[in-house]
Amino acid sequence: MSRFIQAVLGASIPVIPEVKVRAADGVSLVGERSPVAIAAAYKEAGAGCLSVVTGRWFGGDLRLLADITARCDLPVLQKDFLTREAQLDQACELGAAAVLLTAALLPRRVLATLVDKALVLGLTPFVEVVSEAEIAAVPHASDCVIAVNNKDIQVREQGPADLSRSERLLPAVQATGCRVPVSASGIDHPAQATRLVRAGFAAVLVGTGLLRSPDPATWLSRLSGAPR
Ligand SMILES: O=P(O)(O)OC[C@@H](O)[C@@H](O)c1c[nH]c2ccccc12
Repeated sequence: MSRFIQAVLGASIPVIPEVKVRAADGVSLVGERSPVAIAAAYKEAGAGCLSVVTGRWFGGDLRLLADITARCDLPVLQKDFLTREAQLDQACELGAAAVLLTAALLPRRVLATLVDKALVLGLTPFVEVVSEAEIAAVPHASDCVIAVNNKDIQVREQGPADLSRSERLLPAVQATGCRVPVSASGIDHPAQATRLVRAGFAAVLVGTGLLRSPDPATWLSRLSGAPR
């Protein structure tokens, strides 16, 4: 089992917290805080791994990834719209443990090539999906994280989240043999996260909800008892 999958399944809290500099609408999510300090606080609160957004829409870049992997020893998922094999080599060099592959952006053959390449490099493919057809196109599903995105990337994540999409698609994700179904985006309250974990998700990926919370450690602790 990969280091990233082990970290998700073994963490004391079923949350992958995300460091994202700003929301898709341009509003800062980190304010005066240092992203490295935010990552350290998530570790302290029990996170087993992290997501780091390097996409420019969200104020990120590769330096942010390098800074966090150099100063925090949790396995890190690089979130960006990766489309080329060279970007996976770069993710590896910068210390990522997993890479986002967005099914909606990648023709089936390209997705298969990138999943293969990631696995060869020892990176865990974190494949984001929004439909049953996309789930069916994920190769080597048992070695991947499959994440249902509750928002739509076509509108740059600016539309409302539909958490019922996660619940509706979970059986199809489980049927692939994937051991790590994740629900991502638009999870703003611990009660929503608990509900998704109770429904059968191995973890939820939370960016904005935690970054905007005045007390992220308490947000996370309200979930630590959620049975998986
Ligand atoms: O901030 P939220 O609503 O909790 O969402 C986190 C994450 O899912 C979102 O940032 C995201 C989903 N897909 C992406 C692709 C690239 C960058 C970022 C993302």
